[in-house]
Amino acid sequence: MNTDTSPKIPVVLTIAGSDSGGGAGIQADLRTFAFHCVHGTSAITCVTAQNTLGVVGVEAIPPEVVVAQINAVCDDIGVQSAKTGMLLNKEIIAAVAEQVEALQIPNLVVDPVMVSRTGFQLLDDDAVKNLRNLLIPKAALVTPNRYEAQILSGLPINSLDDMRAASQIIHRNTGVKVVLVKGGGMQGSLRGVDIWFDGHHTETLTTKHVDTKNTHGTGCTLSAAIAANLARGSDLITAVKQAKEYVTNALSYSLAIGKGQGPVGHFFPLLNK
Ligand SMILES: Nc1ncnc2c1ncn2[C@@H]1O[C@H](COP(=O)(O)OP(=O)(O)O)[C@@H](O)[C@H]1O
Ligand SMILES: Cc1ncc(COP(=O)(O)O)c(N)n1
Repeated sequence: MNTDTSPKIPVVLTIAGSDSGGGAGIQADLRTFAFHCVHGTSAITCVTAQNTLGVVGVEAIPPEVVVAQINAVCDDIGVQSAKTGMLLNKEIIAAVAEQVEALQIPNLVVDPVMVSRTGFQLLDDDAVKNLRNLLIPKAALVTPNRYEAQILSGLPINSLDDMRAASQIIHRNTGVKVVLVKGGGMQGSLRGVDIWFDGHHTETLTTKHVDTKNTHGTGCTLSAAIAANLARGSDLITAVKQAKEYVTNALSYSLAIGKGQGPVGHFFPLLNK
C-alpha cells in the first residue's frame, strides 16, 4: 500500500482510569477522540470496577508502568495534545507531572477528577497537594467541576459569582494558563454554564441545559473533546466552545442503560442517517 495517501490524523494522549461500565474515563476519552477524527492513545492509571450505580473497586497501576505507557507513546508516535483524568494517588500525579515536563507534552488539559457522579472518591485526600502544586501549573487548561473548584479554591460555590471568584483564586494559586469552572453540579439552568478565566478576561460560556439524569462521563468527554480540538488546531477558547457543543449533544442523546445514571451518548453524528 502506498502510505503517502494516508491521511494526516492528529494524535492525542489520555492519561486516565478505566471505567468498566464504559461511560467515563479512558473509554469515554477514546470514544470522544474517535468522533473528533483524532487518533487516541492512552496511559491507564488505574482500573475501576464501575457501572451506572457506582464504583465497587479500584486498583492502581504502579507509577512506573504509567510512565512507561506515556514514554512508549511519546517516544515513537508523538502527540499534539494530552488530557489527564482520574489519577488516584499522589505518586501517580508526581510521576505524570515529571513526564509532562521531561517530554514537553504540548496542550495539556487537566481534568482534576476527585469524586464520581455517583459519589465515590476517585482521588486520595493527600493527593490534592500534588495536583495543585505539581500538575495543574503545567496545564494549558484546568477544568474543575463545582466540587473540585471548591476544594482547589477553598471557597463554597453556590452562584455564578462564586464560580467566578473560585476561577480567579485557582488561577492565582496554581499559575495555570486558563481555568474553566464547570457548572454541571450547580442547580437548574446553571448546569449548562461554565466560567472561563485566563488571568485577564472572564467569560461566561452558556449552552442550553439538558434535563437528563444520564450525565455519567460529561467531564471526561468535555476535557477529551477540548484536547482533540486543540490537536486539530483550534485555539483554546474555540476548542472549549466546540467541546461544550459536543457535550450538549452527547447529553441530548445520553443512554438510558443500567439502573443508575447512564452515560452521555456519542453516537449522535451517526443517528438518523
Ligand atoms: N444538564 C446539563 N445540561 C447542559 N450541560 C451540562 C449539563 N450537565 C453538565 N453540563 C456541562 O457538561 C460539562 C461537564 O460539566 P460537569 O458535569 O460539571 O463536569 P464533571 O463531570 O467533571 O462533574 C460542562 O461544560 C457543563 O456545563
Ligand atoms: C475512571 C473514571 N474516571 C472519571 C470518572 C468521573 O466521571 P463521572 O463524574 O461522570 O462519574 C469516573 N467515574 N471514572
